Amino acid sequence: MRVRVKICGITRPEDAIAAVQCGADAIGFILWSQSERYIAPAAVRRIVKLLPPFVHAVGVYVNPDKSWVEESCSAAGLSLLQFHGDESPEFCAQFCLPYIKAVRVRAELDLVQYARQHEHAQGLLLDTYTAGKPGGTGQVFDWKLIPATMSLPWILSGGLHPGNIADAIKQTRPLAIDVSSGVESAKGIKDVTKISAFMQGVKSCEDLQSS
Ligand SMILES: O=C(O)c1ccccc1NCC(=O)[C@H](O)[C@H](O)COP(=O)(O)O
Repeated sequence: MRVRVKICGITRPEDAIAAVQCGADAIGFILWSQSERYIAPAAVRRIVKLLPPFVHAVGVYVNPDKSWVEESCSAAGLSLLQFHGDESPEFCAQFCLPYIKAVRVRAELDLVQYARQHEHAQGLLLDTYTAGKPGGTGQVFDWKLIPATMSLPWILSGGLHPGNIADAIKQTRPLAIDVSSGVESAKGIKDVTKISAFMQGVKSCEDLQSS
C-alpha cells in the first residue's frame, strides 16, 4: 500500500490546490489560535469547498474546549479531527468525527501503552517533543524510539522535508506521513517546489512500499 501524505498548516487556497495536485491525501488546518499557522473556520470552509472528494480536511486542535471543536468542525466542514495536546481518550472520542491523536515522542513515554489507551483513534501521529511547542516545530525525533508493533496505525511526523523523506520512509516504514515546516517558505506559506520535491521523495519509495 502506498504511503499516505498529509500536508499540514495550510492557510491559503492555492497551497491546498498545489498539495492536492502533487498527490496529497489530506490537508491539515491549525485551529489553535496561538499558532502562526492558525486559520479561522470560515476560511477553512472556503478551502475545503475546493478539495476533491476523498481528500481529508483535518482540523488540528490543542487542548480545545468541547464547544470550540463542535462549533469549528461544523463551520469548517472537516472530515477528520487531530488532537495535538494532552486530551484524554474520552475527550477525543466524544465528537461525531473520527480522530487521530498526536503524541510527542520521548524516551520516557510508553507508546505501546499510549496506543492502547487511545483505542478509538484512527491512528497515532508521532511528532517531535520540544518543550513549550505543541507541534509544527520542524524538528526530527529519534526514529529508533518507534516500537516495532503498536495496536494502532501510525503516521510519521516531525521535521520531514524533501531531503530526508526517502530515508525516513525506508527506515521507519510508516503507513502515512505528515509535513508542515519542511514544505514552507514562511510559517503558513507553502512552497510548491518543496511540496513537489517532497512528493517525489515519497514516490521514489513506491517499490519499497508495495514489497
Ligand atoms: O503547525 C503548527 O503550528 C502546530 C501548532 C500546534 C499544534 C500542531 C501544529 N501542527 C501540527 C502538525 O500536524 C504538523 O504538521 C506536525 O507537527 C509536524 O510539523 P513539522 O515538524 O513542522 O513538519
